[in-house]
Amino acid sequence: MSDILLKTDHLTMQFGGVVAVDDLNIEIPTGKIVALIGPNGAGKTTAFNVITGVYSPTNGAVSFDKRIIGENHPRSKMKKLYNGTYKTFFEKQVINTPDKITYLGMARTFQNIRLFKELTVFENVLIAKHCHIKAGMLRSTFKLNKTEERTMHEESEKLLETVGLIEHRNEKASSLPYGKQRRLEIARALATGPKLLLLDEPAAGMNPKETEELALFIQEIKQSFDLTIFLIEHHMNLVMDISDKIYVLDYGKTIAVGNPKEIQNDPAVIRAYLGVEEV
Ligand SMILES: Nc1ncnc2c1ncn2[C@@H]1O[C@H](COP(=O)(O)OP(=O)(O)OP(=O)(O)O)[C@@H](O)[C@H]1O
Repeated sequence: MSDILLKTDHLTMQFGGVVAVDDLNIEIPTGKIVALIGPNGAGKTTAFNVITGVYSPTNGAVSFDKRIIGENHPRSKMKKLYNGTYKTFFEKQVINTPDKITYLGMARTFQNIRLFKELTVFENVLIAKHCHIKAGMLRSTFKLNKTEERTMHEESEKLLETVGLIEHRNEKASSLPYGKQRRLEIARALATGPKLLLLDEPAAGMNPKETEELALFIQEIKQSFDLTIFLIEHHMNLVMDISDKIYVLDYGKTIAVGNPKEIQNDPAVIRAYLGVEEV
């Protein structure tokens, strides 16, 4: 059996009266592609935001690569009163920032493309690499020497070659066709050297041909970069084609877990997610 790279335990995120993510328990095995699907407002992006440290959970924990990267438990409020055997457990509360989590090996893309549109394709990747290295230097003012700069340039070129964008190296990011801008965004995430790549609606706004190319691309980078992939997506063909495992959310709750075939035939999914009789 594969190792579990990412795990959430009773993960909950509440905004006032809205429980956006309600007791989420997921396990993402190393080397697999796992999808998170559900209707609009089901809590998918909020789940990504809690996992990547944008929000601290209202309750529950996130473990990545066998360490807890985010944890909160209402019981921790009792720690001053609690003097029993498991005192340390009640004192445990871990909060990590998104840049620290990226440094640990988790990178993500966003629903809306976030590129430096006026900079070139190459500069976009180089900056992602720089930010990543700086985050590891813990606020140091240390500057890179010439050899390190050169290595970083070479690695950025190689990355652009691998993702098929090298011929656009010197073009402005904004001049790329939409599908390639998405690809560049993924390349920026890859520049941080992740083990786990989270993709938030990577096919949003793509036509069927671009979506098909994206499906191949995701499988290719998974192999080339030895990745585990966790993605949110509304394009069902893409999800069913490439996922090993699928979680389905509705109103924050997990209503189904399984492989594509199981999910397509799950009555709760058909009812809640699609609202029709067949997928
Ligand atoms: N920062 C916030 N403050 C208050 N409510 C929020 C916040 N972020 C999300 N929500 C609410 O949480 C619920 C889940 O939203 P979320 O964006 O996670 O859903 P989603 O499944 O990603 O939807 P979509 O598929 O439309 O992107 C919604 O009711 C949303 O209005």
